[in-house]
Amino acid sequence: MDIEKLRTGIDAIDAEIVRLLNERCELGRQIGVWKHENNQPIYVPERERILLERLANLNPGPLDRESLLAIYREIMSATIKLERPVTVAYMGPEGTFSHLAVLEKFGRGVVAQPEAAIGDVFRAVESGRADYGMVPVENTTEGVVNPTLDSLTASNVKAVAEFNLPVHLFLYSASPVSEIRCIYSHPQPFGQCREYLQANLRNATLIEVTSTTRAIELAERESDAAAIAGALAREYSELPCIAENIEDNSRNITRFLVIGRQENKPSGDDKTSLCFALHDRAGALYDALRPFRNHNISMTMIESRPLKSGNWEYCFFVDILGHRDEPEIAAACAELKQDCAMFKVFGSYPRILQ
Ligand SMILES: O=C(O)C(=O)C[C@]1(C(=O)O)C=C[C@@H](O)C=C1
Repeated sequence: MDIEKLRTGIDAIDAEIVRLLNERCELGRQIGVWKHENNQPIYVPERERILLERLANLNPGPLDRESLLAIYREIMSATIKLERPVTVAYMGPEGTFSHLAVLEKFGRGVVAQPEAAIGDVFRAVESGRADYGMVPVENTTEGVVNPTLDSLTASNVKAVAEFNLPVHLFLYSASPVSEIRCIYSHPQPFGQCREYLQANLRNATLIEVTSTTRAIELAERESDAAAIAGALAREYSELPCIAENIEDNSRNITRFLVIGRQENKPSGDDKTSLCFALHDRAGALYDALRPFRNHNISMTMIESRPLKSGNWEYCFFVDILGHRDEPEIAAACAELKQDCAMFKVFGSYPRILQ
């Protein structure tokens, strides 16, 4: 085999790829001008979903599907950047899992804007200080993220996309595991590696702080301290990583919602997130869910939260398959709404490409 000849082949293809990427970018730039004139959003989740699905289906290999999708994530990110700088707020500081979710969902072409708390991410989007926000909704180990559910009910922003982030946890410390006396982290990661801590660091004191990035800062100051944080912490700290993937469940996933001010058009494979509160009576929830059954609609999530206003009154959060503009979904929602003390659709958005 002649390696020089193979590399000459790669050089020629790369030149062609760069030429085509620039041609694609020029079309994107023109789309940006059109969007500006017609007051349309830059980020179009339903178009991205249709485009990615088409590419995944026509991919003959040997390029694997995941790599193809990652490459296109960055291509579309660069296109968005050419159309107009887009800002995505997240609960900071830099290096948190929410930051990682922004980078993985939107690529490196957007401006990731750290905010102090989940409520601030909602306010940044509402006020226009950010175009979009990335907020965690639920984790496979720890369940729902209550501040997000509460903010969704109170705010008028829309759910415009969803994203699943596999959460891997790492132990960072200047000391070996046997010498660690105290560990800093956010409550969620602590909950996601209980078994590891019980087995390996039973005597260490666990100290909850506001973010995994803050945990790293504190652990840097004490020689017998450690922090539990995500992979991105490596980019922001000199502390060595002394144990990898310490999460109890290797399929530990956090589901995020992208919030924004736009309403998506159907992509053909969508989800709708909504919430409702019921007047208290026997069988109320059973009756409320009947329209979904009658219209043959699948429910992928149901959660309840106490309403702040009443005693033991609950607000239910539901995700269903389908777009709110589809006749069956619209009909089911209209029927459900009749029985509710409160009813709100957060938005319809494309399902994650499996
Ligand atoms: O089709 C558009 O609306 C574009 O802006 C182009 C493009 C792309 O690169 O393909 C970029 C951003 C959108 O989120 C969707 C698609």
